[in-house]
Amino acid sequence: MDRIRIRGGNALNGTIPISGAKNAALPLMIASLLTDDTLTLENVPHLADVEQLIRILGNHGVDYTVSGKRLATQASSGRTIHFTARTIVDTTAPYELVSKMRASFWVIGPLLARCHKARVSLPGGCAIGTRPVDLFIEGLQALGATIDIDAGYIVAEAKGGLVGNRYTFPKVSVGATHVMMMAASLAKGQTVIENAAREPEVADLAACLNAMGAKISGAGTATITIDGVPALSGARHRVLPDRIETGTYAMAVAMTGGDVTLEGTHSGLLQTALTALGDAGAEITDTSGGLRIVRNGGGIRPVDVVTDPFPGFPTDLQAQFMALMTRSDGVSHITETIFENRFMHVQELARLGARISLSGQMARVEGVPRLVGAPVMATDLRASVSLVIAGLVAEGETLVNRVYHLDRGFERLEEKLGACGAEVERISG
Ligand SMILES: CC(=O)N[C@H]1[C@@H](OP(=O)(O)OP(=O)(O)OC[C@H]2O[C@@H](n3ccc(=O)[nH]c3=O)[C@H](O)[C@@H]2O)O[C@H](CO)[C@@H](O)[C@@H]1O
Ligand SMILES: C=C(OP(=O)(O)O)C(=O)O
Repeated sequence: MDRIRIRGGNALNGTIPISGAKNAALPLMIASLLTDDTLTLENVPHLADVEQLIRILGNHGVDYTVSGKRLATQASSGRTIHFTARTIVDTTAPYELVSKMRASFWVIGPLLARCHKARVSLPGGCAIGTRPVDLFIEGLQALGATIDIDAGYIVAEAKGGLVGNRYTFPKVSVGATHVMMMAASLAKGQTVIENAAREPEVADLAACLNAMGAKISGAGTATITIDGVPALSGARHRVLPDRIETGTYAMAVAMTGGDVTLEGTHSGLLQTALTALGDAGAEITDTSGGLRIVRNGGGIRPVDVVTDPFPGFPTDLQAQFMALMTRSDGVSHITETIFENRFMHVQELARLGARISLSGQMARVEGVPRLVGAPVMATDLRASVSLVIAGLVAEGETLVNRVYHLDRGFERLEEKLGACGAEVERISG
């Protein structure tokens, strides 16, 4: 099992190319199930989750070819992948595949819309909460699907096809919003989704679906209207930049000090998190080359944050921000409102000398003058990278175990940080 070794103490200076967003690439790839034509996606990141989804889609009959070559320093040259689902050969998504990745459950939307039936295993993924699928079930039922649960599978059917309807989510869900948009695109008549997720990845999926011939308006707001069409065609779409990768490296620079330009991204994707980072002492500016993060001298100020659906502070940056706050000049409070078990990094940060106490969904972080390197364990994707951020300033050596979590969502992390002066290396095996 690979590990990451970090020797802390170096400031970060230089340029980091930001990859295409994992959380946009996954639903976009799934949208290829909606058409028998070719969907070409540009700027697809090279990540374990993307490779896993390629296998899952292959099981349903999606062929793919890869073109385009990445240059080490160019974010703009991510992979271009052509996905073609000429025929759907299997409407079952088996446990062995779906249990490895939560987002793979989302195939239920396109399969139901195109084939009028789907049998999809209940999902797995990061153990950050119970993560039920009740909203998917309710939403698809509102479009006329009948849904049963059988031996760990959701069995969905829509004889005669899905029919548009008005549906209000009782709670904001990114995945359920993606699924409803894809399903309703091929439903008969109009669907209106209220209390929809407003994440940029939702708007990116809608833009791609519209390029495929869908009629979606309002994506990126809480009300999305979808006028169903009989069929979708192929399209070419570029995956938007990864705002979580952006925020992660921005926090790393705020932690170590230095001057780094995050190439190919911009502040509009994560305003709330950048405001918090600015309050903590980083200078953030949009430049023609990307987003520039500077912290030269001065301490890290304590800042309280509460995670919330977009445009709030993203839960996917909570662990990284906590790592930053471990070195602040005071006490900060970090409240997690999205996932009930997303504090697994607390115990690991403590190994490095962090002082954090938990009370329900709130962490109290008392900044300490120094962290000291130690062996730590990655428990989930974003928790893993919070340990890397802490390791960048810890004295001596930090060894992060179980980096397969990290490989789900961070492309060439050691290379990107290394190019800016960090001492980070992967130990294989
Ligand atoms: C691949 C991807 O894009 N993953 C992101 C997506 O996950 P994902 O789409 O799984 O997250 P959701 O937005 O659905 O989850 C938000 C909350 O709703 C709850 N819920 C969700 C569905 C449901 O049927 N019932 C229910 O109760 C969840 O348990 C959670 O408490 O959005 C999360 C919230 O921004 C991010 O942390 C993940 O990185
Ligand atoms: C939680 C995440 O992903 P997933 O929803 O795929 O588990 C994440 O990207 O931080």
